[in-house]
Amino acid sequence: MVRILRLAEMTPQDLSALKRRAELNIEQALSIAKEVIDQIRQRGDAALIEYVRKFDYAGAELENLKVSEQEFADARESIEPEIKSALHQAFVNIKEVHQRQMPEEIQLAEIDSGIFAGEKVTPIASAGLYVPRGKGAFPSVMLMLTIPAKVAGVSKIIVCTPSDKNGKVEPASLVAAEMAGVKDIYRLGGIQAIAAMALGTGTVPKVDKITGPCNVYGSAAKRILYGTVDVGLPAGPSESIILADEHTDPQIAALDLLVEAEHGPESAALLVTHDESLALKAAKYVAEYLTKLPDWRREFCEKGLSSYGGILLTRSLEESLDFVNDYAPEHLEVLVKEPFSVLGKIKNAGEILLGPYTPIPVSNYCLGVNAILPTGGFARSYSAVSVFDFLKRAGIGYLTPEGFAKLKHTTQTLATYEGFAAHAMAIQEREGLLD
Ligand SMILES: NC(=O)c1ccc[n+]([C@@H]2O[C@H](COP(=O)([O-])OP(=O)(O)OC[C@H]3O[C@@H](n4cnc5c(N)ncnc54)[C@H](O)[C@@H]3O)[C@@H](O)[C@H]2O)c1
Ligand SMILES: N[C@H](CO)Cc1c[nH]c[nH+]1
Ligand SMILES: [Zn+2]
Repeated sequence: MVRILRLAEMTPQDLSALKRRAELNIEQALSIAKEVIDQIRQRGDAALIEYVRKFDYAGAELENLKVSEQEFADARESIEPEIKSALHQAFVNIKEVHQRQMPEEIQLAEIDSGIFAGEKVTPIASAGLYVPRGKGAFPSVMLMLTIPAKVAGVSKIIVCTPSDKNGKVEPASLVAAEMAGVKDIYRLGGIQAIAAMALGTGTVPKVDKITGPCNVYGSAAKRILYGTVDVGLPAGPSESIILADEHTDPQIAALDLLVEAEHGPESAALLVTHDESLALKAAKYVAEYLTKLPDWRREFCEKGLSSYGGILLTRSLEESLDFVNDYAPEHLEVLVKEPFSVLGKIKNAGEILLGPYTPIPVSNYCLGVNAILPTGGFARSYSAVSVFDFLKRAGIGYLTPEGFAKLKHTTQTLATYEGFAAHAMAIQEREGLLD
């Protein structure tokens, strides 16, 4: 039976454990990550291949870390047409959404006569994308990362994704990468993948930015390498809140609670409602639906729901909304009667899916919005992966003689006040030079 937690009766310690989820339990992974990163930093490829053999594929060789043209061809051959067309529909929607995100390359406005200010948007030169593969295949993640990077115009895009124990890279992920126009794929996973892309080795190029979801090992590596390279948003174990009221169908609430719970034992999936009758009915259906899952997925759900998730009973919709904003879930599904009426009150969530026809799996795959989202409470300040992850903005300015005349006194005054004599002099002396 899925646990039902009453918010009003929880101790501050229980509440804080619930909000912490699994993301912060990375002490042991941090010490492994430190060793692997140090070794790859010192010995490059020689250490890299040792760790690939140790953690992923015993037969790995440096020469075949990069996926070959033949493997792409084999993947194309082996994938069922139905999978290809599903990937294609997802590709089209995701591309459409991300193309609409693209800002103008140059925005320059005359904010006062003779004073032009704005910004210039430029893609980053290189990006290293991480597509996980431990507890599932993730061609959808391949699309969610490669498409925004491509649309943004990144010229050097590489992908790391772990192989299986026989060295095989997941074929649908290769087809997805090819669809997006990305061919530089390395069969590398976990810490060693993140370290290789951050530091560069003879075989794997160093990139300007790494992004992509991963388990606790990859997350530990990113934490250590923060400062060496831009490691993107914190995207760890999947998590969700299903927000429900007395009008929600308990079967739909139960089904959707299990969606993100099945990702792994660290996943945090919560059904938050103020309606006790709904909570009890949903709990009954959760037990029923759990029996329909394969054993390993059921075990993930049971573990996560009893440690990081479950059903949370509040005293009102307002209290539920306060909890949602405090928790800042990765995925939020709003199943209350009037979902648009609460939209304005939701401040912190990686994505907000409205109504019973917009379940999380559709957005995970093909709605078009990006499903790579901040976890661990970071939806408070981070956003979903988008083209903006791969773009940077430089301020641009231009002054006419009139504009300069308007600003010179203010500039000199502030420069003098701050004690920057050269700053003030560059303005003062310029006057005689510019006629
Ligand atoms: N936030 C998001 O947007 C989002 C999206 C998709 C998936 N996810 C999450 O990403 C995670 C993916 O994790 P995963 O495990 O499926 O794939 P993964 O690719 O992150 O992990 C596999 C790698 O872990 C490493 N590893 C495993 N055991 C190890 C050990 N004992 N020591 C050192 N390294 C070890 C291996 O090198 C392997 O390559 C899941 O938690 C999932 O919920 C998040
Ligand atoms: N729920 C994941 C993001 O947390 C995305 C995904 C891909 N496939 C299945 N789910
Ligand atoms: Zn999912």
